[in-house]
Formats: sequence, C-alpha cells, structure tokens
Amino acid sequence: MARKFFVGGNWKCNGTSEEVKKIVNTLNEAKVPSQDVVEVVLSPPYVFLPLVKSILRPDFHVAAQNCWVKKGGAFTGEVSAEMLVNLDIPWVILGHSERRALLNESNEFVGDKVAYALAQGLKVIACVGETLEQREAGSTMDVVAAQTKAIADRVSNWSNVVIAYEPVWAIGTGKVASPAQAQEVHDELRKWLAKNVSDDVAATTRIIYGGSVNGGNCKELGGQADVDGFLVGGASLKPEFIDIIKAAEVKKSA
Ligand SMILES: O=C[C@H](O)COP(=O)(O)O
Repeated sequence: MARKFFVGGNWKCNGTSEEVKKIVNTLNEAKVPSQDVVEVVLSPPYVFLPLVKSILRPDFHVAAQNCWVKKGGAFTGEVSAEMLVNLDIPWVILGHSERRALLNESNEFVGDKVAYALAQGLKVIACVGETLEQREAGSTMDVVAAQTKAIADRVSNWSNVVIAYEPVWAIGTGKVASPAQAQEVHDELRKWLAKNVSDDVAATTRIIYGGSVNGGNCKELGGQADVDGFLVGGASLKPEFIDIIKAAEVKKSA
C-alpha cells in the first residue's frame, strides 16, 4: 500500500487572529494536489483551533500541538484528548522536541501521551529526533530508536500514527538535513520498525521530515524514498507552504 504524502504545518506559538485568517485565506485559494495525493494538516495554537477549523477548506485538516497524558480533571492549563475529540479536532502533535527540551517531557511520558490520545480516537504526529551533540557523538539512531521504542512499548495499532523525524539541530536554524542525511535516518527507522514492530507497520507508517523545510529544499527532500512528507514550522506561516504541499507531486511522478 502506497504511503500518502503528508504535509503538516506547525504554527507553534505564533499568530494573531488577523494573521491566522490571512494565512487560512491564502491556503484556501491555493491550487494544490488533491487529497488522494497529499494529506494536509495545520496546527495552530490551541486558542485558534476552532477559528481555523471553521474557515479552513474541507480538504485540509487541523491538529492540536499537544494534549494531556490522561483523562482531564484537576490539571490547570492542560487540554485533554477528550476535549479535542469533542471539538472534532482529528490530529495532535506529541513529543515535539521543544516540549521534550523545555518542558522535560521524557520518552516514557511522550509514549504514554501517544497511547492515551490514540485510545481516545485521535490521530498522532509523534516527533523524534537527536540533538547536535548526540549526532556528533554518533548516537543518532540510538536516540531515535529509544524515543520510538517508548511509543512501540505502549501502542499496538499504528494505523493512526505518523512519525516526524526532526533533528533538533535543524529546527528553526536554517540548517536543513541534507536529503541523504534525512533518508539515512528514515531508512534506519523503517528498519527498526520492521524488526521491532512488524513488516506491515514498517511498510505503511509514514515517516515525515521536519527541520528548516522550505519552498526551495522540499522537492529534493520529498524525493527521497523513505521521506513521506514534512512537518513544517516557520515556512508554514508563509505562502511558500503551498509550494511545500505541491512537493507531493514528486512522489506521484516517481
Ligand atoms: O514542527 C516543526 C519543526 O519544529 C520544524 O520547524 P522549522 O521548519 O521552523 O525548522
């Protein structure tokens, strides 16, 4: 089964309601490949999710940038998976490196979150990736495998999981991984899934790349055999996000 190209736009903690409307209007007017070719998911900050969902074209979908690890209750400041389901928000990003680093989210905590969100019926973009120090120490695959194992230990059905490989050193830095560097880790990660989960999960799970993706580098990155799309930060706030969505065509013609 072919893996449908996936393009996520992670707006992080950016935007005003006016800016959000402007970005959505630009995307709504864009001519992009059909939903049969590319799945597009936008992830605005929580407070803008209902607004974005209400004005966004129907072939694009929305994601939250996080959710709580278990059922809601006395957890001030958190938003539960149940609330996202209640508002018909289909996707959630979990384990982003900014949360792992700044909010001390451990592999196990992220694994628990992924399992809980999936059990509530959400689809999950699960982020993994190494720091520069870890890459230079030659431990990229150990780090990525440990992050993925914490998910695999808790999840049996992978059909609603997309893995985002995001080398921390490439996020927001303009230092994009080379297509060969991205392909190498995606290939290793797919082999890890084959060995530790199943051949079927390895063959069908989308592994997308994130880290300084832009309109100029997206085609070459997207052309790599095991790169099934992108999780885009900065460039998802700009009109060039449309070019990144169109990079899905490289797979169609491959
Ligand atoms: O979730 C997205 C990633 O953190 C990539 O961000 P960036 O495209 O701004 O480097």
